[in-house]
Amino acid sequence: MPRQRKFFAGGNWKMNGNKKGIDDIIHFLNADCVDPNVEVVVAPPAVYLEYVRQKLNPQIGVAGQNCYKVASGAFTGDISADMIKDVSCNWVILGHSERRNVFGESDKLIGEKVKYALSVGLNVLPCIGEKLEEREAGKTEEVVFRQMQAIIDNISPNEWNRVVIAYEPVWAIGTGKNATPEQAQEVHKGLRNWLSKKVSSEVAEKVRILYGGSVTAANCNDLAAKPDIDGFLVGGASLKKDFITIVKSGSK
Ligand SMILES: O=C(CO)COP(=O)(O)O
Repeated sequence: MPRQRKFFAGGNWKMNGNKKGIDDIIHFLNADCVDPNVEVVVAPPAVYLEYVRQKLNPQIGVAGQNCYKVASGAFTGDISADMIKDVSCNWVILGHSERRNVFGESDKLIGEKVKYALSVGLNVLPCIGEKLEEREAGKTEEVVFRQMQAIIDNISPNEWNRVVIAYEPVWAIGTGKNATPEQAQEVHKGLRNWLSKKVSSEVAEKVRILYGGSVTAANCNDLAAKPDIDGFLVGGASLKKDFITIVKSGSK
């Protein structure tokens, strides 16, 4: 069956890499990750955004991993959506679980960041996901719907075509323990139903929902086969050639 939505493969490099390592990644991305059926976007650390943008095939997108909620000012250590745009990058990841849980970002702040990044014209990749204790307490939907509410409140109807959602259960990130295809499908379907009620059936049908959390070359095909999994946000495996297999899983 053809896919309803264009497959999306995101590589979140997190705080990894140096110029030499990045050159190696760019080499295999340009050689093997350009696929008409798959939208590929990589997110290098902020200091390398421009370097990567200049060397990467223009068909591959480049994302910031985070940005603040205003254009400029006294916010030492941060970058703005305007700066990401200024170095010709079109995407930004917002509300990643490491921003939420290591750096203490709130739903409210993430919502404000989504609003601002969209207002300057970036495409945004807001992330949501429950912790292990929340899943075990049966609170997965309660948590992801709460996180999503703070996001959807900040998206205008005409901006939804610049939004791709990433569901990343915290317990699956960097642990080697991925959600099973069935677990991920269940949450993605629940999110789509919820979006249909809270936003519109059109948005629910069109918006891509990515899965993230220990995606590898070994498990990507089974995950990609699920109808509501429209792609991946990949951490560790996006630094390796395994990413090629992951990209291609969307082209089957
Ligand atoms: O956080 C992630 C992507 O944003 C997932 O990380 P891993 O693929 O390393 O588990």
